[in-house]
Amino acid sequence: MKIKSIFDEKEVVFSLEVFPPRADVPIENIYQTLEELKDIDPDYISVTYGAGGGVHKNRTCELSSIIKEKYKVEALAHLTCINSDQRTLNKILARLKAKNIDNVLALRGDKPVDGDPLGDYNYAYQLVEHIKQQTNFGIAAACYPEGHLETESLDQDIEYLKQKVDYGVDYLISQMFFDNSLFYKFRDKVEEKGINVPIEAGIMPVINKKQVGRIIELSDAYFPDKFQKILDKYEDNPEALRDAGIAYAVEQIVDLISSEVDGIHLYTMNNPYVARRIKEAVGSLITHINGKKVG
Ligand SMILES: NC(=O)C1=CN([C@@H]2O[C@H](COP(=O)(O)OP(=O)(O)OC[C@H]3O[C@@H](n4cnc5c(N)ncnc54)[C@H](O)[C@@H]3O)[C@@H](O)[C@H]2O)C=CC1
Ligand SMILES: Nc1nc(=O)c2c([nH]1)NC[C@@H]1CN(c3ccc(C(=O)N[C@@H](CCC(=O)O)C(=O)O)cc3)CN21
Repeated sequence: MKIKSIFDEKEVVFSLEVFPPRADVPIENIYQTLEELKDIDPDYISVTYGAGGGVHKNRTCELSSIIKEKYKVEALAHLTCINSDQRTLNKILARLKAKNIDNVLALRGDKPVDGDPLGDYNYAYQLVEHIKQQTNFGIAAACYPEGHLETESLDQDIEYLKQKVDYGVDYLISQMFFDNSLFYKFRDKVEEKGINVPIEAGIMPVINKKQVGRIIELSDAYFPDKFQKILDKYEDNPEALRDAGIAYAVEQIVDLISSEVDGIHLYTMNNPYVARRIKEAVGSLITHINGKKVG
């Protein structure tokens, strides 16, 4: 099923993101996590591909297929292009198709940590164009409420976003952010530019200290004072930091759902406990909003 059709049906979509286990551990290691994530009843689960510029790419297809076939949850396979040539990408797309995957998140990808980009594809829009021309996958893409790290300005970034969407993107997933007002400003600007596809808000529950540096590295997201205070106050108490991180994410999501967000995409970091607590806290709001849609 194309994920686009879920957006057509529902006022607010709720999705989860996982990363594949490292290549040197059995794939079955993630089954317990998936079991628990399925119980949360997400609309779909996405699977990262070499997240953060890493090299563990080969299991995205396998894991997406398991999510769909074994757990009966719709799957979205991430695919990055900066580190691949066209032949490799075509092989991956063929494998995804053979595994009955219907949806791809078309990304440029982080610059590789070691080695140079291959150079066939430098931007996500080129991958979107290729997938659109050669296949029948539903296509999602990424967007950046605070502007992408490498962009000179948010306006310029949104120009590029418009170009990318026009090549055939069905819907967008946002980079993580910790200040909803930045997301709302971005949403207004994007609409002004004539970008009409749904935008899911990417929410990262920050539940351990190690994550913080990584998030800054990957996104350079703005940390509001009240968020910074939580990090400073509880950094040495894992349980307190976890609970505060969950509460912060819940507060963001409550506000987003009350502000007509098209969807919530939760970066679970493969932690089903945290995902479940968040879903328990906001599930009735989602049900309420979705119950309202007529026809
Ligand atoms: N591996 C994964 O699973 C995930 C990775 N990401 C990360 O998101 C980041 C970028 O990916 P995308 O958003 O797909 O890239 P993109 O190609 O849309 O944008 C990347 C950069 O290039 C600029 N740009 C875009 N089109 C341009 C053009 N025509 N001319 C000049 N500059 C242009 C953008 O403003 C931006 O700074 C990467 O860091 C990626 O890895 C995000 C989510 C998941
Ligand atoms: N620039 C960028 N690259 C991405 O891959 C990416 C984004 N942004 N934003 C949205 C999600 C969030 N992603 C993330 C975020 C954090 C980690 C991270 O902290 N990874 C740890 C290892 C986690 C573990 O194995 O437990 C790390 O140290 O890299 C990974 C992917 C993937 N996506």
